[in-house]
Amino acid sequence: MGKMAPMMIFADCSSSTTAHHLLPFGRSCELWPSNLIHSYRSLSCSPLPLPNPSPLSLSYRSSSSTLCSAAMATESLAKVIDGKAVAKQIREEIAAEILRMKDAIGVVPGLAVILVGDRKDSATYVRNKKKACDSVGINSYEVHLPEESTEQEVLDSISRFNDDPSVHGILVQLPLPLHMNEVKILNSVAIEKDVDGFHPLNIGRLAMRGREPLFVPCTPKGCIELLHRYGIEIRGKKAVVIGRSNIVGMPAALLLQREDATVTIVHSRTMNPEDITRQADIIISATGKANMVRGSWIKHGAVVIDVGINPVEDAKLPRGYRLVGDVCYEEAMEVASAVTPVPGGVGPMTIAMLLSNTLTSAKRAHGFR
Ligand SMILES: NC(=O)C1=CN([C@@H]2O[C@H](COP(=O)(O)OP(=O)(O)OC[C@H]3O[C@@H](n4cnc5c(N)ncnc54)[C@H](OP(=O)(O)O)[C@@H]3O)[C@@H](O)[C@H]2O)C=CC1
Ligand SMILES: Nc1nc(=O)c2c([nH]1)NC[C@@H]1CN(c3ccc(C(=O)N[C@@H](CCC(=O)O)C(=O)O)cc3)C=[N+]21
Repeated sequence: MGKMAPMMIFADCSSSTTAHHLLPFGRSCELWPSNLIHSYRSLSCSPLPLPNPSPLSLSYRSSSSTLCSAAMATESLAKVIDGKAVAKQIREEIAAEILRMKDAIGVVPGLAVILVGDRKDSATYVRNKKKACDSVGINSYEVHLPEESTEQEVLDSISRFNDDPSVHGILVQLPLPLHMNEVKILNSVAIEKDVDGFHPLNIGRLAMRGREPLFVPCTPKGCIELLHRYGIEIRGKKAVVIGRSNIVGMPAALLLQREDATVTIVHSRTMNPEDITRQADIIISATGKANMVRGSWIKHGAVVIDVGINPVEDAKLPRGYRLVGDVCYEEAMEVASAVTPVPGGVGPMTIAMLLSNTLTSAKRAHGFR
């Protein structure tokens, strides 16, 4: 996160006449501070997801917005891919495995999280990770360092966790303060504890045929897991990944390729992104641009995985904003065959995959199968 091309896009997909500058995330600010919340008219095109009564069933969902004219014309056709429900099921599977390991060898997995600074969004993510660890029986350890800490202090914390046998996974919450060298810090995490999958050795192995990374980055892994659990075939399909960041877009493209999709990557310098995206059977979008992907970008029947988490202004809510994805949800529901909502799609899967990687790491460390 953090980079952004200077551009105008529409925070509201129901109208192209209300353009707003979308601002990048700040580095040391309140989340979501008012200057970072994209203006969003009350004519919202993205209703909150409805609860899905049957965890892994493919639910049909009709548009609840009466204001999005495109959505009013026809009943929504797409299935909602319920990441929240799938993540819950995965947590239950992980909890059972952790009990089995504890009973057999007396080992409980441990996850260490290092948080530097006072970004509210980071603090929320870290809190959610701790809650998720508690829910499955993973021991969690947290180090919270002040914004003005030195790089060496972060490296020292990592080093302590590298040497601690009760810690099987280490996560350095990103973004780090600007004065720190992210590359150096991420490289210092022991590869066998790199549950984020961000170490260059893990990424390198992910990119190479015939090599296996010890860990796959959680968000892309969660996207693929959703496709698998919904029985969506990847092999031979045309996939377009929008975004090429180290933590989402690039590893998502590598994973899709490993799954035998034919992959195209769209980024901020791509010409005609709309035409390229419209070729895709599977779209994974991770740009951080609210509602950028319109219905017209999506081929009829395509599957849409929306990774974006973008705060937009919503005066009706007490906190003054809500979260939307990169994809205009209601328009996507009209043309796609399946769509992930935001929130409740990829986000909960990211955390479930972190727990899964931590369990894998503990099993590997103790030779437990
Ligand atoms: N659900 C989850 O679990 C997670 C969600 N996220 C969310 O996913 C989004 C992306 O995060 P992250 O990958 O870290 O973001 P980055 O800012 O690191 O990367 C964004 C990518 O999108 C590309 N991009 C930006 N604008 C456009 C555009 N107009 N057209 C095409 N491509 C564009 C950029 O291209 P270029 O390379 O040319 O600059 C870049 O590759 C954010 O909303 C973030 O909050 C992130 C992590 C986990
Ligand atoms: N080292 C590191 N690893 C990460 O994996 C990492 C990171 N740093 N920095 C920030 C991004 C972002 N990220 C999210 C995780 C969960 C949700 C999530 O659970 N979202 C909920 C909504 C949460 C809410 O309502 O605020 C949802 O989409 O339903 C979102 C985003 C992990 N990241």
